[in-house]
Amino acid sequence: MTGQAKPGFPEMRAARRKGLVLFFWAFVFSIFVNLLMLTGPLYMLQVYDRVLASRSVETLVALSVLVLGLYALMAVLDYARGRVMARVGARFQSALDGRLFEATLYRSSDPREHAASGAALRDLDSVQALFVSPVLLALFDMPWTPVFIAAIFIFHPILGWMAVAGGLIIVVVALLNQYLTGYRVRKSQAASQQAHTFADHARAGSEVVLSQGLAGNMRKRFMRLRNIALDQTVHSNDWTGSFTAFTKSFRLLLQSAMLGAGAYFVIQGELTPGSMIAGSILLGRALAPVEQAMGNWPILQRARSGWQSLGRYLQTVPPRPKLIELPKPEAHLVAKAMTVVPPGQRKPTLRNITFEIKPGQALGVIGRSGSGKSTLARALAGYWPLAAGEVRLGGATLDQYNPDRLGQHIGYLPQTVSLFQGTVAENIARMESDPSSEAVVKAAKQANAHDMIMQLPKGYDTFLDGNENQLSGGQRQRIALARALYGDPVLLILDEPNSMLDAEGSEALNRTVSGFKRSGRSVIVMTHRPAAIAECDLLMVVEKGMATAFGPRDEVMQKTLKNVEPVRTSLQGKNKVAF
Ligand SMILES: Nc1ncnc2c1ncn2[C@@H]1O[C@H](COP(=O)(O)OP(=O)(O)OP(=O)(O)O)[C@@H](O)[C@H]1O
Repeated sequence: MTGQAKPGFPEMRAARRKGLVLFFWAFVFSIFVNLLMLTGPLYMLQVYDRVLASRSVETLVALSVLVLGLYALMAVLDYARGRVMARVGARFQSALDGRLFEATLYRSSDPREHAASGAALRDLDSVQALFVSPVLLALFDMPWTPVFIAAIFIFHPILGWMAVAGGLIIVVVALLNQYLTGYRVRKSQAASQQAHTFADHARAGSEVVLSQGLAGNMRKRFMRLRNIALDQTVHSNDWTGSFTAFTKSFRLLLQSAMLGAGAYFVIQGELTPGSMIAGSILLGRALAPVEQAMGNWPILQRARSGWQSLGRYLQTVPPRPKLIELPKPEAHLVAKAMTVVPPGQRKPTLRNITFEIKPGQALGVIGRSGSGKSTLARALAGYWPLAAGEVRLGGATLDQYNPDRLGQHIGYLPQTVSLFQGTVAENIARMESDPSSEAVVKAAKQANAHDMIMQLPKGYDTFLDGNENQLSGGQRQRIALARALYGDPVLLILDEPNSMLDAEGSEALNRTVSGFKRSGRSVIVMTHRPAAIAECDLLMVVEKGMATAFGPRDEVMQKTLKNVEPVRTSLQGKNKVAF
């Protein structure tokens, strides 16, 4: 985590500071690498002006051995600074990885945010990629460009001015490149992001895509998005490629021009041959970082736009504050004037709901499709925030609990079950990596899932690969129920818990609910099926997001149901009628 830094850019800067010491060393190594760059020109100078003049083989050998050593040292330092920068990048990324993952999780409660979350993870990668790319090292080398040019001035002012003019032309070309390609890179990124999201959705819905003949149309739509991205990438690469080719040839031309001009000054007696060659090499060294930075410009652009959007993204999801650990609460739930607006929406889908459940009680919530039952379940489980009102469990409001701890106190079985990559045991144990076998089996037995799990190829150690078709709907629902029961929660929220269960599973569920009540804990069941409320003492009827009745189950049924008699008989477990 990134300490106390404010969300967004400050915490990203704090993450960057984690690599500051390493950054410093990379800078120091760069100073020596650049000083050692002078080895070549100085060698030339000595060979041409001293060795050739004196015809001394000993001097040549001594100089050559020295140069060999200096080049070896330069190679080691250059390698070292590359390694150091890779670690700067790794520190930056690992400082933000966990925080960003958590932020994407919190934002994913609004389905429209899925694409933004995927993009944020890629943005972090693109910033990290900058650290390992040669661009930053080239930027470290750039301050030496004027030093090398100054050295050329010492040889001859006209050669110096030639270098300055050449350098300026290369810089102007680099800026032009940035101006012409920046917009295309951004457009290509946005289109490729859209294509990724589209492909994710298509894969998730592959059952429908493949069985209902959508594949061809989906493919066309995907290709359209990809082609926009490709088009922009090809265009920006064309621009960058042409600028890179121009810069490279221009630099070679400039070096030859320097040599030509140098030869002229040698003839005029204003320059030694050694200085002529050394000047040309120095020019190459001076302009190499500019050329390298330009060749890798798209990396810098992606990192820059990644940094901006990542900062804005993190700003919207501040890190969760550290909260005092509250003790395990009593199973006493009080909801006062609860109003819930789904994330990303404006209109409440649940309004002014007030009720109370005491330890040992079970509440059934019934209502038509779309009346707000699942909304109530999500808000009570702490997944969707309240827009108004409050919910207290054991005297404390839900947001006073640390979210992970609250999850341990509340067992929640959502209507749509999600299981994750891991073993059945890990899934039941809420993805703990070394769960207690005893607790896992206990939860599975309570959920009437134990025997079913023993039938799986490797029992509790069967690996679920995230493929929804690996288990049947009923098997998934039972494993998810075991997960809800894991760790002895005090409150159980079950949204349509027997929608996939057979009669036997449904009866077992009622036994679980009754055992829960006996141990002084409470249960809330959202359902369409009378069998699911057989153990409920209280009943709430929800219509268009409002509670139209609440009280003892039989009283409420008597008052509100038209088909009260058939419902009463189906309470015994036969799913004959719906409410
Ligand atoms: N993620 C969401 N974003 C926006 N609106 C939503 C979202 N989920 C549900 N709604 C809306 O909230 C209202 C209540 O939906 P909810 O799922 O709570 O009903 P329900 O009673 O559980 O229905 P069902 O019995 O069909 O499961 C509906 O009008 C629905 O369109």
